[in-house]
Amino acid sequence: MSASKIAQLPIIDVAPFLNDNPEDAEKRVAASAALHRACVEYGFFYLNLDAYVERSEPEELARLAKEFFGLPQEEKDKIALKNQDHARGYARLNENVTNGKADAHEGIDFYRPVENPDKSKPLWGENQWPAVPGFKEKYEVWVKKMKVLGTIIMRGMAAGLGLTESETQDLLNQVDESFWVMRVIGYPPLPSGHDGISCGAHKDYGCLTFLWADPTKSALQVFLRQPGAQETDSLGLPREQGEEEGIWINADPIPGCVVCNIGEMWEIWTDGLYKSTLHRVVHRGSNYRVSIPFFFEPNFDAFVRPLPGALRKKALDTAEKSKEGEPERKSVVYGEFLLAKVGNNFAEDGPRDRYSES
Ligand SMILES: O=C(O)CCC(=O)C(=O)O
Ligand SMILES: [Fe+2]
Repeated sequence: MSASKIAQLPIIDVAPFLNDNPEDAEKRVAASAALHRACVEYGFFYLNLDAYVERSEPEELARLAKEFFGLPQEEKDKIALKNQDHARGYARLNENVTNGKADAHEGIDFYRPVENPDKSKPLWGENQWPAVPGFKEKYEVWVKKMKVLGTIIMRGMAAGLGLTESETQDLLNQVDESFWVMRVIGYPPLPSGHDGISCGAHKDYGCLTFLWADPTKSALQVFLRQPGAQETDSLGLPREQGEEEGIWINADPIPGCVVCNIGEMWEIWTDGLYKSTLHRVVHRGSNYRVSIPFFFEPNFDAFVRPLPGALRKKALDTAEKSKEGEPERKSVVYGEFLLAKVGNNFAEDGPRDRYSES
């Protein structure tokens, strides 16, 4: 298979999902089928949000982010992770680690607020907002919109899998109090001699990631599995993808779109029919890049298990009829899975690896 098999990930318009007009029914079916194909083939796609949000909205968020990242270090450290539960707050440049290597970015993490916060418990503290005027208000509007978008896309994916209404409801019940995460990331230009890997190769561990990024090109890269593809890298970077064969492609920002990728929970729900895909950030530009990933995750107490409807679809798609009903993937309680992933960051010092294999 040639490396040029795909020039760009598919673009799926959310417009038909925003209403239930009968005249849009056909478009909804087509968009759901496109979601299914994109999840089977790439685990990554673009969502066109022009019918849902004004382009100026995330641009304003990026402006606010730059205002914060431009503050003196001691100002930024006022909302440091260690003031809270070591998960919510600001991480300095190189504080996060992926694959044992420091990530060349700084960022602020926010999580779903919890009842009865207790910062002595992992993940159970309070969010820390920058003192930049308008920051909290504008980002809270974005969180609300991304949560609604999460449900919309989950519904579309359920349709793409051919789930029954009660199976769809069962799935939606697992995300209706999403333990979401929002990250605001700043990537400074790197000194010469740096390999450019600003965020090492990883899979997202949750459900759906909606990534808005500023127009910087050639930064986000996605690993496409292609058996037989030898050329794994044109930049002379290490083979971060282990033994798999494939190619790294750029997922450059497209105006009006977010990049969406599926996390490991979707691997469980579909028993591996959908695969969460490796990605990384290689920022070699001379500008300060900002990205804002929103992670739409299952409820903290969701019991995530292979969905009967997805097993049906898998058997159909893979002609493995004989295997129907025998899931290969283990079920997890999402909150337990998450704690195992990030719980080791619940320490005063030491590396903060959010994508470690648990
Ligand atoms: O900044 C980006 O483009 C991607 C960030 C990312 O993959 C993550 O935070 O999980
Ligand atoms: Fe990621």
